[in-house]
Amino acid sequence: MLRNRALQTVHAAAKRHVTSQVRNYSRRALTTLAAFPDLRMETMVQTTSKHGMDVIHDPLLSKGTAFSMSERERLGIRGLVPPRTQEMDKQLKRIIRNLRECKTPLEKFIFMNALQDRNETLYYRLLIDNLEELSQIVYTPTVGEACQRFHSIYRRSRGMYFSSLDRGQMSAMVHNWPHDQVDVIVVTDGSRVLGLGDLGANGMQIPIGKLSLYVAGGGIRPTSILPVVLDIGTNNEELLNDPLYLGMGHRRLEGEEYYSFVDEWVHAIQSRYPNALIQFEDFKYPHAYNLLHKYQDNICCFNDDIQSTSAVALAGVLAALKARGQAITDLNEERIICVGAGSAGVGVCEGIVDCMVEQGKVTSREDAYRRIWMLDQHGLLGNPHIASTDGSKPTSLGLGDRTSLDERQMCYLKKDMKDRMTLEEVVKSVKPTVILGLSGAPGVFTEGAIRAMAEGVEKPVVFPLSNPTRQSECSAEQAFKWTDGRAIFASGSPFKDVEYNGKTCKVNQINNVMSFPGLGLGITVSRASRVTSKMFMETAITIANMASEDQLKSGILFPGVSALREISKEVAVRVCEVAHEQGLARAQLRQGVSLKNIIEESMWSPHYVPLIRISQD
Ligand SMILES: O=C([O-])CC(=O)C(=O)O
Ligand SMILES: [Mg+2]
Repeated sequence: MLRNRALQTVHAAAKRHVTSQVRNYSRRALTTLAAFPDLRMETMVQTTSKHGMDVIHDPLLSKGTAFSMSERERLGIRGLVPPRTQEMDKQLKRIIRNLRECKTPLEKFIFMNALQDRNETLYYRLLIDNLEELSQIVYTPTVGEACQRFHSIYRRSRGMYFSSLDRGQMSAMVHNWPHDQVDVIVVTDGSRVLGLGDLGANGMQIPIGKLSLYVAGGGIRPTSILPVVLDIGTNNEELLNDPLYLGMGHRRLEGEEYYSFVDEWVHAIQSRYPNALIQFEDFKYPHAYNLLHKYQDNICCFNDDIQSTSAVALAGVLAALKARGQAITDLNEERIICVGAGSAGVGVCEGIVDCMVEQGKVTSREDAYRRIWMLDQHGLLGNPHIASTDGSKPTSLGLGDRTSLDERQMCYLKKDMKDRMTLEEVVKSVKPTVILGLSGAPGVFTEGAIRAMAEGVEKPVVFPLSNPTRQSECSAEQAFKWTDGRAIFASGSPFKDVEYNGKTCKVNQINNVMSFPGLGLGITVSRASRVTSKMFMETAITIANMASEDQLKSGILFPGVSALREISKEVAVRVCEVAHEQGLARAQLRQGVSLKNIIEESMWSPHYVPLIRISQD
């Protein structure tokens, strides 16, 4: 009886707070709850209308073997789980032991996936406590293999799919998603998954992986994320011919059909979640750019491959200047080669140009473009009217034909150099100080090119940034060997540090994961209405300033993925500040509370909180 009364009071208190799953007790509820010995000291409680097996099988509610006795009673699950209550630390021991028994990264991926489907609290605790190791499983590089094999390893649905069958239905479909509060949506059309090309609907693992890191690294709530695939078809013959493929079995829609499909989705999702941040992910060039330009001034969205990759690559270059003992404001003195003229390549170079312009040491944007030499799969974007001196044919980097350049790529065209020069020729002629790889073409940084570069600069900055690991333009070992251990090295996917001539050469990871969780947190907390290029530039500078002098001296450009929550906090604070400075923030600042405190308080972290059952009405 007393219990029932207490439950009713909690129910009433809980109903007053409609937005969050985890609710603070009201004073009245707290007083009444003194009747529950196990809840007396608690400040948080999670409510649910579910009971019995429905609680055990809901990964957002389930605690597996950790339900307390009184919870078992309250929720009608007594007898439905083994009798001994096992705290989270014991569960973690069991889980880690089982994880270690998985033989391959893909097996680990499937194991982690299954854990996420059973118990998200435990999944995120495990992920956060082992970020360095497990981000390589649920995210890059293993997530790439998981995408390639998605249709064979498929177990249980997560996220939402919008396909060509759904045209005209999307604004109704968005209401099928079970959560009213969504803060971050990651959407892909699977057309350029990492450096692996068109993987169609199999690309779903990418939004899922990115969002896992939003939660683990940025403290976004697991209930407030939404992974989405826009299944517009695929041009991947292997998938089209595979009877087990789960996506639409037609070729990609293009042109007007494509853009109106995406537009219907954007309007539908906005009609239900007008304040959510939308992250466009792994859209191929030029759709990636076209969509960004279409929507960035109208809704709260950004493109991760263009803008976050750019912010982190810029952070890496700026930190490399510091590591060389130069000022970060001397970016204009660098000679930069970028191999890759797709969304990531052009995005990274745009970020560098923006920064040079902002630093004020170039005379114009064109002046900044002159310091960057861009190559696509055929070689240098040069002048086709300059005849080849040796009469030789241009060497292809092996990625098919170059289609005509668009205006963004044209900015980098070098009128005084012959078109399609090979990387090695360009290196010899330009004497670069920085080389960036965003080509998705493994091995494109050849020994000849890197050795030639190392002749002209004491500390060459070598950043092969394509993902996953096997798409990398060169390996860490090659980079250090070919530069006599002098390179400042960063890759998109993780490599191990390299021992060279008795010295440990440090490997950094430049991956957009350093940026997007913090950016998303900052946007969510400030409730910014737009994502701006200033936010990305400030993100880059914040990350570039995170390593200590000692770390920089030893070749470490910024703290690694294990420090992601710390990095995200710093980035989020700066993004919030910029949102307020630019008049885009819709959340009020709280007097007397620092932004850092607000950010810290708002970060979700995985702990079991007491579960209370409320009736549905
Ligand atoms: O997912 C990653 O590791 C980085 C990224 O966005 C990409 O390579 O497309
Ligand atoms: Mg991507």
